[in-house]
Amino acid sequence: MTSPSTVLITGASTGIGAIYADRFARRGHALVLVARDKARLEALATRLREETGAAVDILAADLTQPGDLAAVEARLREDARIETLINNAGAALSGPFIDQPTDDVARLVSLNTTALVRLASAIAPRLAQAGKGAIVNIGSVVGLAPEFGMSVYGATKAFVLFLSQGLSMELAPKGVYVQAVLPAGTRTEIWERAGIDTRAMPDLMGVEELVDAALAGFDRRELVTIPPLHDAARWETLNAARQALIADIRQAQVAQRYRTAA
Ligand SMILES: NC(=O)C1=CN([C@@H]2O[C@H](COP(=O)(O)OP(=O)(O)OC[C@H]3O[C@@H](n4cnc5c(N)ncnc54)[C@H](OP(=O)(O)O)[C@@H]3O)[C@@H](O)[C@H]2O)C=CC1
Ligand SMILES: N[C@@H](C=O)C(=O)O
Repeated sequence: MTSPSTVLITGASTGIGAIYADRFARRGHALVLVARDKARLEALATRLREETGAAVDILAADLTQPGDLAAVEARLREDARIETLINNAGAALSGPFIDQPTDDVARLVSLNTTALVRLASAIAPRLAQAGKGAIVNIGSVVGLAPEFGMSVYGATKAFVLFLSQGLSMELAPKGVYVQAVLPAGTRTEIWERAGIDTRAMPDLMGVEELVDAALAGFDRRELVTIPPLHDAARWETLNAARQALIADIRQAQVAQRYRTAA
């Protein structure tokens, strides 16, 4: 009997990533946990080893630092036991764009998009070669709607969704499953870290409920999993409208509404 594959989870020291670690450990997987806070990673690893018997390795890394990111990429390229990547690490940025320091904007983009795509790029060729494996990218419903007023954060999450859809088209035929998970407001530290007061917000989803729902989509091999969306037809309608728009693009002809010449 083959030993269970290993799951590498970024942003595993708390929040959504820590629950993913708990759930995959209880499913019998070995884990590699990645985040900056080594003490929290070690505490989680110790608990999971004791509670589940899982083999848990930790890899402290700041994914906005090239050297640290390269170390995680190397682990993904070289450790053939890793068959699932949970691309979860991320942060939010509050306030209006003109008030956000440029360095903060760049750091958020670096974590939420550059690190995520580099890690996917590191593991995807090996998974495609093996003809199996999974890449789970954690997006957000905020990436669907500028109306949330989080332009940069939402743009990074739109990137995550688009990347996941594109990678799924490329990798599913090679046996590699790609999932985009789009939570809405979920009760984690992200809010406090971003300086957002949740007391005035509508109730948030519990983080365990979120991850268990995301795993229900994972088990069904769903491409886009939106745990807070109660009418799945809404997503199907949006997708169909997007595809219809593309079908209506006739790139060689200027649309009548833009024709200025008599
Ligand atoms: N909570 C919510 O409402 C929603 C969250 N999401 C997404 O879910 C994902 C997880 O967020 P959530 O659990 O809520 O947030 P948390 O802030 O609770 O956890 C974020 C995790 O990412 C890690 N992390 C943060 N910065 C870095 C970094 N520079 N390098 C490495 N790891 C880092 C943190 O660990 P450490 O500090 O130890 O490095 C922590 O483990 C994110 O991508 C987020 O955008 C999407 C929709 C809704
Ligand atoms: N992380 C939340 C916003 O800050 C979200 O994606 O809903």
